[in-house]
This record gives sequence, structure tokens and C-alpha cells, in this order.
Amino acid sequence: MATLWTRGIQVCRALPRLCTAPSVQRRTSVRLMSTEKDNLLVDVDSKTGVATMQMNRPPVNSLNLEFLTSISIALEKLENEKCRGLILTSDVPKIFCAGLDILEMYQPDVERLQVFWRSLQDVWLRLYGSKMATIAAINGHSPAGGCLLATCCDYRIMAPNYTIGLNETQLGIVAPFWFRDTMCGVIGHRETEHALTLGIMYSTEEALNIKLVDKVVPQDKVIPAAQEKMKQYLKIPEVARQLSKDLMRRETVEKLRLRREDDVAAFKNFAVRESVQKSLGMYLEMLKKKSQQKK
Ligand SMILES: CCCCC/C=C\CCCC/C=C/C(=O)SCCNC(=O)CCNC(=O)[C@H](O)C(C)(C)COP(=O)(O)OP(=O)(O)OC[C@H]1O[C@@H](n2cnc3c(N)ncnc32)[C@H](O)[C@@H]1OP(=O)(O)O
Repeated sequence: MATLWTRGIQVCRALPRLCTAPSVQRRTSVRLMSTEKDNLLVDVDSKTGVATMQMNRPPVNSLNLEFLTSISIALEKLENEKCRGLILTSDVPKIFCAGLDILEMYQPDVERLQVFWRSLQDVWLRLYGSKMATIAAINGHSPAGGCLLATCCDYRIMAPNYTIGLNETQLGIVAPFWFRDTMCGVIGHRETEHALTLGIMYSTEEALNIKLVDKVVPQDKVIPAAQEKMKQYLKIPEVARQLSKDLMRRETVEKLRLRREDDVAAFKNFAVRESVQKSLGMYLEMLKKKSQQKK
């Protein structure tokens, strides 16, 4: 296993300049260190060119601005390093990713809110539009933005007894068009309409039935299964595989590229609505109560 150490990613609170370019030193294996502790662990196998990216932002890998920025920078570096494959997974037990950090959207600083949304767009553009073969090794719950990350990948392998889905409407918010398009590309229009309007969180087994995930394996086999599937992708001539993926995804990618700022404005205007803030406040309260009951 070869390691590429990326150090010194500094995420500045000052806006709009978010971060300095990380310095990269080639060593025997790759570790991309994030700003907030080691919340993103990236190892690259130098023989296969396959990177494994583990999200590690306890308690639930929620995607705040800094975390999204780290993911975006890491994806850019892997692409620049000409990595051939990416396995996206979690280092947090029982959670793949809890989606967007709701605290970014609740009682927000409006300028930060917009930078936050752009950083999510960046991650989506890089992951959905990646030249790498991408596999989500879903080893925990995966609501909303977590489901988005998984559906951006080319293939999904999930462990039993978790949940996945775009549950936004249950929070009183709306998944934007590029979340919808991503899900449509995986499960089709009718099932996406059903899923989005009801905010359905599918069990692993249900997700397999509607092909939201491709394969279910026991928890300890999720990453090995992803590594095995990756071999199949890597056997395909690289350019043919990449161009085929591009053919399938380019229009969807371009749609957001062309509408980025309109999308930021729509998000901001929607998020600051009183009714939306009220819904988010109630949802956070519900999460807090549930969490306290466990303690
Ligand atoms: C028409 C124009 C449209 C334009 C766009 C408009 C709107 C924008 C849409 C934006 C799209 C949004 C996408 C999202 O991703 S929203 C986030 C949705 N996520 C969720 O609903 C997940 C909520 N969390 C859970 O269901 C559970 O936490 C869990 C992931 C299943 C894990 O359960 P468990 O292990 O039992 O952990 P706890 O519930 O006890 O949680 C531990 C602590 O973490 C806090 N938490 C959980 N999730 C989040 C989150 N997403 N953000 C921030 N914080 C989170 C939870 O409150 C606990 O905190 P505490 O211990 O301090 O109380």
C-alpha cells in the first residue's frame, strides 16, 4: 500500500477564501489529513491506483462546510494524481453519513450558508463527475446527503440493518434538482418521485429491492466486496470506461454547472424562510430528545 500524505490543509473561517492548497508529499502510502482532526482518511494503493476514503467525523459524519471542503480537496487531489478507483466508506461505527449538518442550515449566517452550498455543489460535481470508478461501501445509516454521496458513486454495496434514502421532506425541506437527478439515474423516475415526496428511508433490504443499492453483504464484508467489485471496473479499458460514464452523466453535470448561482440563490431563499427554520428547529429538537433518551 502506497501512501500519499497530504498535510496542511487549512480551512480558514474567513470568507470567501476557504482554504490554502494542501501540500502533497509522496510516501509509501496516502493519508489525506483534514483540518478538523483526522476526519478524512484517504489511503491509496499504489499498485492498483485505488483510493479508499473513510469519513471520520463523529458522531454521525454530518457534512458541515469544513468537512465538505476537505472531501472536495481530497477528490480533486485524487483526480489529479490519476487514481483509477475510489471506495467511499465510513470509519464511524454504524453511520455512513447523516447527510448535511443541519446546524449549517438552522439559524444560519447567510454568507456562510451560501459558501456551504457551493461546497456541497463542488463535492457533487467532483464525485458524480469523477473519472475514477467509484464504489460506495455503505457500512452504516445513510440519510439525505449521505444517500446523495452513495448515489453519486458507480456502484453501491451495503451492510444489513441500516437505512438509506432522501428524507428531506420529513424535515420540511426539499431535495434540489441535482439530488433528484442523481437518484433518478439510479432508481428511475417513478420510484424517485415516490421516494422524494414521502421522504422514504429504505431499509437495506428494501433498498436492494428497488436497486438503490446493488449488493448486500455482511458488515465485515462490505469493504472486501467493494475491493472485489473494483477489480471488475479496473479490467475495462480506462478510456472506454470513462467515456461511457461521461456519456451517461454529462448532461446532468452540465445542468448544475450552468445553474450554480441560481441554485445557491434558491437554496438560500428557501432555507431562510420562517417556516423552513421552524421545521428544522423542530427536527433538531426531535434528534436531541432521541439522543438524550439513549444516554
Ligand atoms: C425549491 C428549492 C429547493 C432548494 C433547496 C432547498 C433546501 C435544501 C435541501 C437541502 C438538502 C438536505 C440534505 C440533508 O442532508 S439534510 C440532513 C438530513 N439528515 C437526517 O435527517 C439525519 C438525521 N439523523 C439521524 O437520523 C440519526 O442521527 C442517524 C444518522 C440515523 C444516527 O442515529 P444515532 O446513531 O442514533 O445517532 P443520534 O441520532 O443520537 O445522533 C447523534 C448526534 O448527532 C446529531 N445529528 C444527527 N444527524 C445530524 C445532522 N444531519 N446534522 C447535525 N447533527 C446531527 C444528533 O442531534 C445527536 O446530537 P447530540 O448528541 O448533540 O444530541
